[in-house]
Amino acid sequence: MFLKSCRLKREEVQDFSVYPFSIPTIHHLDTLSLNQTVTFFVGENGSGKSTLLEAIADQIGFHTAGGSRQNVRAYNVHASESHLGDYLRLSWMPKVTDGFFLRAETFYQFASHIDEVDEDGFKSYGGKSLHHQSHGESFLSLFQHRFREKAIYLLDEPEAALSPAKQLTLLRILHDLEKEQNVQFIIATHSPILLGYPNAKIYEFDETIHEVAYEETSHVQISTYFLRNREKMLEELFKEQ
Ligand SMILES: Nc1ncnc2c1ncn2[C@@H]1O[C@H](COP(=O)(O)OP(=O)(O)OP(=O)(O)O)[C@@H](O)[C@H]1O
Repeated sequence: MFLKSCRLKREEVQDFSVYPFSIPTIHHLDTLSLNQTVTFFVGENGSGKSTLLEAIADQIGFHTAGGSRQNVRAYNVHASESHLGDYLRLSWMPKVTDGFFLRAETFYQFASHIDEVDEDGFKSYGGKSLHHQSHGESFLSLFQHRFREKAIYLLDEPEAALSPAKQLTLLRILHDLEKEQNVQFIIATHSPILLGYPNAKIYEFDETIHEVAYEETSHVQISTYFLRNREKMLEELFKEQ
């Protein structure tokens, strides 16, 4: 792995009551250790996972709407401003600049940009325009053909387009890339399947950001309970007040 930690330069923050410092997890953030090849960010909607991932992407130099360093300023989707990025310090050993920031919500615009600039028959994307592949196929093409070693990948909800079977395929891709010990992933996810990747560090975002075991995540607990007790859970959920 390459990125060892990220630290919020708290001493430079003027006002913790304004966004993004007002988000509880960011408010309490100090130094986050990233000492595993695969790190997951998990937590409720709105808990700050994308905000932090985007800020890290910004500091690495990736387009904050998604892409790599080559795509910075190269395509014209509105890149969200990462106010937080300016307040993060990343510690590297060694520093890498290759990689990719996958953002499900702006992937369509990224695909259009690749259509415009492609010169090698979409070699890095399975030989076909990303627009001529289904949403899930285009994600997998990117993972299978563009992801390489000596790089850092930030993935924001990669499961958004993937069937459970294809999420398993992604686990296999992570495993194959990890074998060389020369790659790093930070992944924000809601998927109990992806979270199951072995030896990953899982950070849960609630009031603070803290490490949890796989079985302790509410994502795994709720999914497991639902699958085992579907009728009982639905009955409880739909009960008249
Ligand atoms: N530009 C903005 N101005 C003010 N608040 C914002 C802005 N963008 C996001 N927020 C708020 O910041 C909080 C964190 O959002 P973020 O997208 O990081 O959450 P998340 O954990 O990634 O959620 P999800 O799991 O739904 O993707 C949310 O409460 C959101 O409403």
